[in-house]
Amino acid sequence: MSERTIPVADEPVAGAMPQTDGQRWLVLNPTSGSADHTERVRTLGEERDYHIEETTGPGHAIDLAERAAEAGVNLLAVAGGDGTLHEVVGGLVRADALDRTTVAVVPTGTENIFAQNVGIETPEQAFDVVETGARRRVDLGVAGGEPFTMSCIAGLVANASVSTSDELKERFGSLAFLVNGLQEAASFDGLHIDLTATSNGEEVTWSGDALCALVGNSRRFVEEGGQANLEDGLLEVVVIERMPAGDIVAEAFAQRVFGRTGDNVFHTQASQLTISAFDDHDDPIDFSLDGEPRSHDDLTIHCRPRSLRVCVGPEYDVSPADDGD
Ligand SMILES: Nc1ncnc2c1ncn2[C@@H]1O[C@H](COP(=O)(O)OP(=O)(O)OP(=O)(O)O)[C@@H](O)[C@H]1O
Repeated sequence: MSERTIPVADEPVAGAMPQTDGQRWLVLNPTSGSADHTERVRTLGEERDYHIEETTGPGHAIDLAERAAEAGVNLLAVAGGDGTLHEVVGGLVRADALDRTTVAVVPTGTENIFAQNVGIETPEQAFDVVETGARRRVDLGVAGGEPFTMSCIAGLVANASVSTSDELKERFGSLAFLVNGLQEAASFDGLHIDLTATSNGEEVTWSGDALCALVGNSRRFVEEGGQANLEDGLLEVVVIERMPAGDIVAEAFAQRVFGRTGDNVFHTQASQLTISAFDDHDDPIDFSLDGEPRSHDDLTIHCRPRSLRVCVGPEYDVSPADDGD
């Protein structure tokens, strides 16, 4: 395998780094998305001299990422969706190899939210960007010791699908998934939670009955939603108070039309937070970590600032919400 020094387009912007890749590995989930990408992605990898490992089942990408780290790999491509990326990052953390590994996200999943957030649209572009694109260090969330790239969600949407029809997204913006979950809301008992967050050095708290608590690393949930600032060391934290179904639509509509956070929506940015079940008799809280189900009584979540090295596409914008558009 050849040693290549990679041009870094945005040196010396904070977060970029020159690096020698050494051997490149590709972890490929053949079942992600519509599962018709394997040949195409294999060819892209083989043409560029990648060592290719296919996953054989859930959790396998964790082991493969650990093996890659043990083999001294500095450039690890991952073909799959957000779930496969989640596993690969977990493996790198387990191997204590985050600092010496750059991850190239090859979008072949259903939603590929993290890939979109770092400006990668297609598998071909993902491989091209490894050769010629920029590399950044972006924030990583950690929930109960487990890293996440995209989001950690408790409550209603942890049970319902986070994906939503285009029409609902068009009408209600980032709260569309709640409108989508209304049928479930009727039977949903609510989340009885205490949330304590450290925001700007101050402690802020929220206690009560919530529909959901949303913690985004790469995702925002209020106003137009979309991508969060991935290099500010902060997590987006939103709690949506339990409210009657009609009010959820009204709230979502207010956000869409007025671009504001309403009375039923708590929003802050935090470097760390704790979410606990209200009293000891409550059932554990169901969470969705990058789409993977987890259950915890208490969960401490923090941001590991700029600790994940990733190849980014030309459209990557550190903080699109601050651009004024
Ligand atoms: N060979 C395999 N067979 C079955 N499941 C697998 C295999 N390899 C990985 N998996 C599992 O597939 C799950 C889904 O993968 P992933 O999230 O990457 O794709 P997706 O759901 O299509 O995309 P997205 O999460 O972006 O919507 C992961 O939880 C992973 O554990």
